[in-house]
Amino acid sequence: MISFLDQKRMDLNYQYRNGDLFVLMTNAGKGVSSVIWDNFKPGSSILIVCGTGNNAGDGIMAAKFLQDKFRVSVYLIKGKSSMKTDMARKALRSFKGKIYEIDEIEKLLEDADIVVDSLLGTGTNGELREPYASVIKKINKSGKKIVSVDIPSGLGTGTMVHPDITVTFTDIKEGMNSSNSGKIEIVDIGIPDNAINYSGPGDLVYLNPPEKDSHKGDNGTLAIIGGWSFHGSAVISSMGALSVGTDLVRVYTTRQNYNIISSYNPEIIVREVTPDSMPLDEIRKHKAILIGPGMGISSIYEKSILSLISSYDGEIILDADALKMLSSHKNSLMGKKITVTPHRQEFLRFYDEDPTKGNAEILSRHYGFTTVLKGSTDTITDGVNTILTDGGNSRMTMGGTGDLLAGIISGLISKGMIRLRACSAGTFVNKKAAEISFNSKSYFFSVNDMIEAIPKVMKLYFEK
Ligand SMILES: NC(=O)C1=CN([C@@H]2O[C@H](COP(=O)(O)OP(=O)(O)OC[C@H]3O[C@@H](n4cnc5c(N)ncnc54)[C@H](O)[C@@H]3O)[C@@H](O)[C@H]2O)[C@@H](O)CC1
Ligand SMILES: [K+]
Repeated sequence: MISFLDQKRMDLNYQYRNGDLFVLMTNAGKGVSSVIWDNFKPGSSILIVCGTGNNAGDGIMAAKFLQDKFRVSVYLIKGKSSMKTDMARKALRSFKGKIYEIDEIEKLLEDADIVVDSLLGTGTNGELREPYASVIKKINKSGKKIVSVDIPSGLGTGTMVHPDITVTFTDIKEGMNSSNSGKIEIVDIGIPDNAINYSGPGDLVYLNPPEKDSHKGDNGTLAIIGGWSFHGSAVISSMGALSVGTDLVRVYTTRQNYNIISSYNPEIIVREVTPDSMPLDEIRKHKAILIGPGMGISSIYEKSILSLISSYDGEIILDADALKMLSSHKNSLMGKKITVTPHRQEFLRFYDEDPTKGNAEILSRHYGFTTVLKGSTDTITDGVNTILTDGGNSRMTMGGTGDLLAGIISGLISKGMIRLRACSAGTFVNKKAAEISFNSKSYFFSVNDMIEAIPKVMKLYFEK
């Protein structure tokens, strides 16, 4: 089952790695045409009813492949000039048959034996606007055989096409069943592994932009427990979280490092704690808690961290020293919402197994954690789904890049992204920031350069 957002992710990641979607659109068109060949008499008259996006493009490509054996016409609900995507325009340019625009739908429906519904696909957004709703009602009333492309148009809204057959691509889409979609034919359009199992810009589709009337704190609140031994790590994690748009970041640190962290950046709120007496009520109000950056290890810390975790129901991210400290407490963390971000040695110490993809999957499934095993390729897994993040460069071995990643991921989780998605998007953004920094400073860029690059990466790839 694929959601509309999953499909958008795949499209964007496919384009990022493989170029435009025309090959997939061509395969989609072929898939639709072969289902029609299998189900209907040659010579029948087919009307392809198209919207303005790539769903329309799929329908137009199907029209091309159907022309040999059927009488085919294409109807464009908003006309040629309203085609919204390059791929749909390219499909239209390649079609050399009859095209009708805007007004003539009743007559065309009367003359057709089969209607192909390529009005709206997974790009559908909100309740249907005109003329879509009226045209869909006319199609349903026509009494003709209806074949929907990818999804019945209007699925999930108040008005939808009621097809005899739906030809859907890759996998069934969320909300489809045989009572609303007719017979469902799944067609493999050849989406490669790199668009499904690797992260990319598409992983940011799961991040919502701030609502217009949202208030301070609605877009992420993060508590960072750390900087007790190394102030810099807590600062870098804070900057990672702030640079992906987290509303509030509070660092809970010791008296000794309070002033240093406070003076670094006025956007970081700093609270002074003693490790054995933390203001648990205040800390628990945050949507997520990142524990570990620059924290240090001691048995005094261990007790207070365990009591914080056991009394908190929100999202917890464990990095660095927290992983070392809690390796013998994994069973007591089960049932909590835990993300762990170890590098190879930390993985070995925390899970007591070799740092491999297979072990990350097995152990994440066993404990119910989401794991980011960091490396030249990061492995992100919740034990059910696994995503790999490649890219970046070897300058990322410098100190601080892990703190930065933990901050980015924690920020995204605190903003409401689900763990696996926050981790795949976060690892992509972190590596991309390193690539941009490398382009300007070669092997001599710093973590500060990456911090500066993160908002640029977010702006470049965040599509809403
Ligand atoms: N990865 C894949 O599986 C592929 C998917 N493709 C097709 O691409 C489709 C998605 O294409 P797009 O993202 O271009 O989107 P759609 O083709 O679903 O249409 C989006 C357009 O419809 C309009 N629209 C959206 N919501 C509306 C509403 N409520 N009322 C009126 N108009 C509305 C908007 O103007 C928008 O431009 C898929 O369903 C599939 O058919 C293929 O072309 C290629 C590969
Ligand atoms: K459709």
